[in-house]
Amino acid sequence: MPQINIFDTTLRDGEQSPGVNLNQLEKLEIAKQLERFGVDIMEAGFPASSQGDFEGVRNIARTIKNASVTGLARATTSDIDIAWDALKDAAEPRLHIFLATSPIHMTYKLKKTPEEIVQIAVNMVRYARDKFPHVEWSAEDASRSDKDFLVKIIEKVIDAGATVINLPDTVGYTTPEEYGALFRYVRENVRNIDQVALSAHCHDDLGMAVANSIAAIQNGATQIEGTINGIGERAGNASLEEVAVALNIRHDKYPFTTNLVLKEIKRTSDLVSKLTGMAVPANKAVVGRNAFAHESGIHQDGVLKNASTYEIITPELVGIQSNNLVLGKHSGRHAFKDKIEQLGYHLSDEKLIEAFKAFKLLTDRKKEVTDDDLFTILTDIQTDMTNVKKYELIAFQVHYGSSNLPTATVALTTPEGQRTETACTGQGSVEALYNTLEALVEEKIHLTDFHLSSVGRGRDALAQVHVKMTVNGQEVSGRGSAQDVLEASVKAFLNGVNRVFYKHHNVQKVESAQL
Ligand SMILES: CC(=O)SCCNC(=O)CCNC(=O)[C@H](O)C(C)(C)COP(=O)(O)OP(=O)(O)OC[C@H]1O[C@@H](n2cnc3c(N)ncnc32)[C@H](O)[C@@H]1OP(=O)(O)O
Ligand SMILES: CC(C)C(=O)C(=O)O
Ligand SMILES: [Mg+2]
Repeated sequence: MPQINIFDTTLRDGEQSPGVNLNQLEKLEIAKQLERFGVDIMEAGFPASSQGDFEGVRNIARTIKNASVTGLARATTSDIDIAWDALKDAAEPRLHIFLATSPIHMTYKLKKTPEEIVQIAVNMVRYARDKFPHVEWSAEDASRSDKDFLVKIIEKVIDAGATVINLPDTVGYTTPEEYGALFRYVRENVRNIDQVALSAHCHDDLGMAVANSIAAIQNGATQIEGTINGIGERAGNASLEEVAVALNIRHDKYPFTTNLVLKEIKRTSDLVSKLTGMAVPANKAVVGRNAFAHESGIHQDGVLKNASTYEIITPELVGIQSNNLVLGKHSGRHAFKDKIEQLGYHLSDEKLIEAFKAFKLLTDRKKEVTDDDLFTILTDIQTDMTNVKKYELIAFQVHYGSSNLPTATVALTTPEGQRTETACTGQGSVEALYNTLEALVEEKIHLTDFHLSSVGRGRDALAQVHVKMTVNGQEVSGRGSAQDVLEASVKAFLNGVNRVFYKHHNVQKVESAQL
């Protein structure tokens, strides 16, 4: 069966989702999980767009060995040079250059004639091929471009050395029939198309990103681009887990394989959701909480008699275990280490001790510790901003009663190591806490979003809080989990504030390394 290459852009297009702001530790955790998931190529960022993106891409390029790592660049020599600096240490460095080809984009955004666009594309691909063994060229807004212009520019770009041609539906405008026809047209009319991989990149503005990706595969695409949970610019990108499972379940209609390890889907989806703060809707295909739940009597009756009556995908296929009860109060270090390795985590000795302590604390407070709980503890520890001077919580207390004004007292250590404490009131417990925290930290904070969810089910489930805020004018997100809702709220607030110190710490590290 022909193989489809999977190009994941969760860390680039996915990170373009409004409000998503991953730090380097979080990007690296996602990259390692994408490697376990088996993606062929991962787009780690847009190195020229910021120092943080540059660092993130470089870290990932130096760490990931079993996937090709790529970064995005505009069609300029400076973007390409910066991308090369970030990617040159990768096991298989790859560049992704984009340049728009639609009349709308060429005229209004780029202010260039079609002839100038051809010349720039050719020159930049040639320039990039002097450095990179693999260069993907994307005709941005291909689905609204003139087909014959596309044929002309693609032929020249391939002659200039492009190894992959991508035809994005940048604004999610196309339909499966149209997009399929575009791929067929390019396959049939571009003289040298067989020398390159042909890629599809779909957005979900009209809810057709996955259907369009499949139509592209049926008409000659050999690579699909998308993101985990379908996150991305505006309505998002094609959801890779949906494409992968559709190909698997309907292999009768779509006889194609991928290198994806389907049982890593749930874990990858959970990680991306937790670290980005973008909750997966309960009814989302493949990974939503209700995707395998059977509610109505007739369905339940059918499933009990034979699961295939109403279940076309098994939970096990995508890595959802029906009984994920794990270790308990009396489990020891060896069993714990064994379990977390099964979950795919490889912790340093120091982090292992920290994780074991957190696990033991949890077993004192929670009857049953599940894989979901362990995943939460381990992800928090792996992405903890250690070695950075930051605010640390010493203790807090909240007085709440339905007829009293809620009051919170908080004690913190400042980044300079001083103890500070105060008390404030608010309309509710969380507001009282956040007013107190705002009074304690020197930074100017403006909270813009607060989201509370539970990890798994049950009255003793862990609480998870995601916040969005500006800290001295910089937009950041924060997250915290704990068994108590208020503790998780405090952790999320401090996690958001401390991101600014983490960013500053990394910029200083880069500057001193460059001296
Ligand atoms: C479809 C996509 O997803 S494209 C990727 C989108 N991702 C991003 O934009 C990442 C975040 N972006 C950024 O941080 C910033 O926009 C930067 C750092 C990349 C550029 O910032 P600035 O230099 O301030 O430029 P700004 O964003 O205002 O404008 C973009 C410029 O790039 C030009 N440009 C856009 N696409 C391309 C391209 N493919 N090749 C060359 N130039 C391009 C625009 O025409 C504009 O140029 P102009 O200033 O001559 O008019
Ligand atoms: C950079 C390109 C490939 C893109 O994201 C798009 O066109 O949607
Ligand atoms: Mg895109």
